Amino acid sequence: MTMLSTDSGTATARGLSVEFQDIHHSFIHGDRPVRALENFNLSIAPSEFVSIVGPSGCGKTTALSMTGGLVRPRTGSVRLDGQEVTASPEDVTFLFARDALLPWRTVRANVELGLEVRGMSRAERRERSDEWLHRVRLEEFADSDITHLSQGMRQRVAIARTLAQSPRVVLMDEPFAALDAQTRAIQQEEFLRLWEAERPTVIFVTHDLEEAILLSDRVLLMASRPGRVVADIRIDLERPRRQEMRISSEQFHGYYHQLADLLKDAVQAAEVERTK
Ligand SMILES: Nc1ncnc2c1ncn2[C@@H]1O[C@H](COP(=O)(O)OP(=O)(O)OP(=O)(O)O)[C@@H](O)[C@H]1O
Repeated sequence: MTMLSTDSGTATARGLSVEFQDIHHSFIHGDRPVRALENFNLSIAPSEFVSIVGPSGCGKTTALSMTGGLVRPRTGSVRLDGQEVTASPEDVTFLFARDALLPWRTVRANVELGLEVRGMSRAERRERSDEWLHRVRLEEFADSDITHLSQGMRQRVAIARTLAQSPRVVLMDEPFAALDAQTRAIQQEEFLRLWEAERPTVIFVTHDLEEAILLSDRVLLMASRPGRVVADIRIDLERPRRQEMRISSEQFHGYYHQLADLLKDAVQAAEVERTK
């Protein structure tokens, strides 16, 4: 496939476009259907960083899982660069809150896992893992046991494992939720720096509005039952983004208040719906 150039022209952007078209999806819960997504339409441009926020149960993870081919929509389609997703696409990787590292493997062997699954040669794997361990500042720990690392270091291993596969779409489900506030802030900035170097398309699910604003080009707000997009807000803060923007940027505060009001409405509506 052709490589795409970035807006800034500073890096090779490798992201694919993601298109959700007329998706309706329900799960059977007990003996009745739960409408997880209804009339769900969304276009994400190549190399865009898009966050999805919304009340619990509104369908964020379902949308993410469909992009990774883990859930097949009952009607409608998800397309990556125009190609319908029917199985787990090679170009797509996941990153979750729980890092899902294998405790019996060393740090390096965890970073190489996805490359091994793809059949990359030992020498190439080694080269790639050296590079990524360096990029996440863990080269000294290459031969360490996973169990000896802090939670923040473990998540850096997971990030290296994810990005070492040169994904063109990265699907992230609350990836920093298990970290303490300080480590989380550091990792947000570090992840942005790594993302800016290669610019895969990112779909990022979070409950944290500030995190969504700080990282994203767009923040989508979903409402529940049925799960649908109710707001799509473009975040025009300059890049590179810095943590100080949370405090110093009036524009940041504006986005925050706008989204917080909308989210409050969506959460209240979800609660009313749940008590029906
Ligand atoms: N495998 C499943 N079987 C039955 N119902 C499911 C299944 N997966 C999701 N659901 C239901 O579909 C709806 C959407 O779930 P989903 O996990 O996508 O929401 P979410 O927005 O990611 O929630 P949270 O923020 O709590 O993680 C919820 O009502 C959930 O209970």
